[in-house]
Amino acid sequence: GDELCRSWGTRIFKIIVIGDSNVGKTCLTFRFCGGTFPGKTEATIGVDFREKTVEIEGERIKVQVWDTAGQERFRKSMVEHYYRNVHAVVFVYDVTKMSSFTNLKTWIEECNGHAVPPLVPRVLVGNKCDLKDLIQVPSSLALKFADAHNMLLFETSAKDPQESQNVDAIFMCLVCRLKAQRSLPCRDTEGWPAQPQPHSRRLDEASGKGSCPC
Ligand SMILES: Nc1nc2c(ncn2[C@@H]2O[C@H](COP(=O)(O)OP(=O)(O)OP(=O)(O)O)[C@@H](O)[C@H]2O)c(=O)[nH]1
Ligand SMILES: [Mg+2]
Repeated sequence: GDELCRSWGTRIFKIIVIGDSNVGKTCLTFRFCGGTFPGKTEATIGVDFREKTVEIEGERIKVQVWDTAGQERFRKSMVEHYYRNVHAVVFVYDVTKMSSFTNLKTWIEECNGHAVPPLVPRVLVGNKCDLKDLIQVPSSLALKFADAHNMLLFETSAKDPQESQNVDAIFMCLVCRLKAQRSLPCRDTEGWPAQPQPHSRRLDEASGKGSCPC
């Protein structure tokens, strides 16, 4: 809350995870925040919050991950909350399901419809790469789409433990970009001035890929 924010000065980055139902959003956020693959998941209703505190260049940052519902009936009352004050957006599709890839267009439209500022970074994630024999979405197609929408592409698996570093990289890449991009004030502290950030870089430097370790 507000008090903790002030006393620790920990910045909070709000990252939302968006995409069709069943693509693995809950599993990916579990993998990043808890380090494991959940044995069993239910369809997400509304939103589940997970968080992880990371340290980058000596600064502690709280990454607040919003695991959203893919099913329309479980998300409609929540959509406004998803996009409010969002710092970064992760779009997920399932590499074994072409419709989850073609539907990305709709998810991007929804995001654009909520006036998410252009400076808010977006990444594309193809999940379930462990199911090698079932792949329907070729990397070349996904890459083309990502390029056209100015997003980085990650192809990974929430299930395969050997891919866990790649899952971490999705979020860490965003955190690095956000950290470099601007001095974000505490999300829920209105009027609290941004603290001077000794490591923060200028905007023009941050926009280059060079500021991102991945
Ligand atoms: N093989 C494989 N299965 C996965 C992977 N990630 C998720 N799954 C499975 O896919 C199913 C759906 O995963 P969820 O994470 O619940 O999907 P979701 O996107 O959160 O779905 P909604 O909450 O309905 O929007 C579950 O049966 C998972 O076990 C993966 O990387 N590989
Ligand atoms: Mg879910």
